[in-house]
Amino acid sequence: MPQSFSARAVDTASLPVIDIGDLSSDDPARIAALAERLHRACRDKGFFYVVGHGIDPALQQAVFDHAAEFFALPEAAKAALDKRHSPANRGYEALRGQVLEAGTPPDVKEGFYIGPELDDQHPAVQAGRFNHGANQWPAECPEFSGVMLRYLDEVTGLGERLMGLLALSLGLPREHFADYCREPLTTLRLLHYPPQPAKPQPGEKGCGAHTDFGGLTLLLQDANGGLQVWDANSGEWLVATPIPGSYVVNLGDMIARWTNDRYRSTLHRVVNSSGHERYSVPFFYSGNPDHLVECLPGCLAEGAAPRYPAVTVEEHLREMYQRTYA
Ligand SMILES: O=C(O)CCC(=O)C(=O)O
Ligand SMILES: [Fe+2]
Repeated sequence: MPQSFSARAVDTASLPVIDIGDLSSDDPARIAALAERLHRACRDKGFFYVVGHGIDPALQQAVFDHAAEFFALPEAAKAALDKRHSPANRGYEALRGQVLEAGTPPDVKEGFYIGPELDDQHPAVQAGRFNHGANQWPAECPEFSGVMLRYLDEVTGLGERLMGLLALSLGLPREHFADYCREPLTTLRLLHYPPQPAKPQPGEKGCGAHTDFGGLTLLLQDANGGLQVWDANSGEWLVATPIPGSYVVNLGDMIARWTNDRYRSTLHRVVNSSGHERYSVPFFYSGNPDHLVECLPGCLAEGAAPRYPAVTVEEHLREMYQRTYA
């Protein structure tokens, strides 16, 4: 993959904009048309915008505002919430704390991880299950936890609706992923990208090229842009131009495993060449930790063997976290 930072600006038609308003329609033909649109987007780049999702723009804005307020706290206040203090991987991730692209310098971003709030008595916490536990909240920002948990709830619902549509797009019943969607592992990640360094180290950028680990990713990005998507057909990086209020949705590695790469998990990266502070909020819908991810019915050609062994959601996530936070 070329290490230059250039990317081709494209009109948004190359990453389709899918209005999912029809998901609540009781007309089967409209739902089928939507499933067909999703199928085409997933077979193509596995990256698309979703609008008509019903999430309140004021809540999206509140998430950005509170994220900016948090990242503006003194370094010591943020360091006190370092995610290394949390057995559930919650809290602050320092600038240059992750290497998403092996062999390049650490990512020029800082982050904050949030998940469903579970107290110490919860059986999954007692059992030490991956990513289950309490959040670490900044005492300096009193409204922060309420806003983030409300938003987490909303995007979790959207993730589940999209999994239903994904099942339809694969010719499966809408409920096919019901077990996967039961008590799902979910992660909300607030990200702050300083402007791209004037003299970057070779390969240094906001976020190294990677595929996402989980099921679906629903990304809210601000107006600065910087997200780039790898287009294997043209061998170029495409710019995912911000569309206010929309989600950039992409398929994670689990969907590639389920579909035997019929639907791909696509490389993406961030180069914040806007000259401004950039904020983004990816939400990762990773699913039930015990769910076994294996090749789906209908995704294997006659006589072919699955490319990936079956793996549980928890096993897969543990391995991917280890790889990028080593
Ligand atoms: O900030 C972005 O636009 C993308 C972030 C991302 O790809 C990730 O956190 O996995
Ligand atoms: Fe990503």
